[in-house]
Amino acid sequence: MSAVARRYPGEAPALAMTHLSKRFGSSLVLNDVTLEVMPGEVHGLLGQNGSGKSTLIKILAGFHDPEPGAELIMYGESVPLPMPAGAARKRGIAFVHQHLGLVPSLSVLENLLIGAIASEDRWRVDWRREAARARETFARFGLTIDPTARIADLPQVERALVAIVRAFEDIRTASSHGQGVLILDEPTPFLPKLGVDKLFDLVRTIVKEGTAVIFVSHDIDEIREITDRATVLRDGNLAGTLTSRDATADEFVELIIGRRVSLYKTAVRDVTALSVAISARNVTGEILRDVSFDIHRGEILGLTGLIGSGFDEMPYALYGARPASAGTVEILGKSQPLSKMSPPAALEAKLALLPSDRLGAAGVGNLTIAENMLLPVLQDFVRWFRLDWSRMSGRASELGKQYDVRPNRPAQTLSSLSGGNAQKVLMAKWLQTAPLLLMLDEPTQGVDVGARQQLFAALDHAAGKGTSILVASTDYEQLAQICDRVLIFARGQVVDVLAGAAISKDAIAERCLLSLGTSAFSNVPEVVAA
Ligand SMILES: Nc1ncnc2c1ncn2[C@@H]1O[C@H](COP(=O)(O)OP(=O)(O)OP(=O)(O)O)[C@@H](O)[C@H]1O
Repeated sequence: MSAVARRYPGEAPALAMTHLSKRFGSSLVLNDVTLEVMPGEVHGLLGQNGSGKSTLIKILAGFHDPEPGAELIMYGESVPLPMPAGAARKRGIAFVHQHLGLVPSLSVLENLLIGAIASEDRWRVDWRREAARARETFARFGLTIDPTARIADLPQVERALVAIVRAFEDIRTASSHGQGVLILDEPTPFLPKLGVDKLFDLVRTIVKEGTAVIFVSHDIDEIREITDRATVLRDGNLAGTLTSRDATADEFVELIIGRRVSLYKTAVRDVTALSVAISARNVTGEILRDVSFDIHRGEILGLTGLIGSGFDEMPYALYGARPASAGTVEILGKSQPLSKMSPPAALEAKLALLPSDRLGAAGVGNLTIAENMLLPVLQDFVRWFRLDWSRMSGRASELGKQYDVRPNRPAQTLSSLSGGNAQKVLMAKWLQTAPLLLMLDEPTQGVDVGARQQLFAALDHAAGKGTSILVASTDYEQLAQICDRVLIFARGQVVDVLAGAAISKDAIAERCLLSLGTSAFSNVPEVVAA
């Protein structure tokens, strides 16, 4: 018997789904899956990209109909499937997706009330009373968020907290006993460690009231920290359910992938002996202030810091995608003012950028996988003034196999792929061009543990062939796995550098936290080569 079941002897599950199957055309993406979550439990949901997690959640939301035979029981009561529109909310099932679903231009309070106003025909709102009530609600969770603040002005952590509190309040509206299920679908990407801690504190408070939480994530450390048990899906099948505190990270990885994998680790090397490929000098932008550093040929350089420290502005400034008010970039010895840099000029100089916004800035959702993948090399596929689709499809299929894109169907649109698989396509798109500098913003967010190792190996391979790689990320573990050096940013400046064997997840986390009290060093010797 699991720890949770023992904690609640004789209690009915908050949610029990059985015989859950789902077919899209000829592919069976969920096959007779069972999921059981107890009241007061935080239950993880894991699986490789495309394993069926989102499909399961969309069935709970009433967005997809399951195959006949599926059963759902909540707190001992049978719930008819498919779930009609709006039924999930009434049953006390609430969702927080990665994009949080908040309206940035509205206040916290307006965002809290938006659902109620839309669904309850509320014409008159006593804003002052509602603001006082919102303050009380936040205080109950130990939060001091101003209800009149605009969402756009809040730090990312507080936005996530607002979205979670709002979802939980929806559950309390549906059931005064807090009986319900809160589904958090990858809510932590881009949050610094401190933010994740705050979010986890909130989750622990919520489950104390008896609500169950389903927590979807690719981060095994987070799953082990916050969940009681975790269910793993593999290729649409139930791979197993683990008691989180008893399972090791390796056991999780093995259940997710179906075999043992070793985590990729770039060999420790002294990159300062390599020639300098690119130099950023005195870069100043919205947050960045007078930042200078060099990237060596074939170096993998990490940029990190707490949210708002400016590290993630750098790739866009160097690429000319966001204006820099001052600074230059020196490419193979040729200097260019950043004020004149533009994406076409960057491409011409063999600089490539993979933004974090996959279906917005990075890829075109309604174009095919093949078109997205081959965009930078389309001229190679022109024959008699026309694109040779069959060769394009063949090449895209080869790349798809190499990067393990699932499903590997070049004619399918990019938007039909799961988030992680879309990222594999976009990574393949740039790596095949062997750029001088490849800049990546949060490259593995949403990418599963197996595919991550493949992408890391691909980056390492590209670096070995001379491509310099800049990775802006708050995923310290990933930086520790692949980087030769890591620059730590605070208040728009580089305040610390880690290199070689000194780089570890804990060392980066510690330096980022320490950076809060450090003043910037303007001339760190490891940053700017002598
Ligand atoms: N509307 C759809 N039409 C056709 N196939 C779909 C549709 N939605 C999902 N799929 C397919 O179903 C499978 C499961 O996808 P799902 O999005 O549930 O995976 P996931 O585990 O959430 O992945 P990720 O971790 O990348 O978000 C994938 O092969 C996906 O391509």
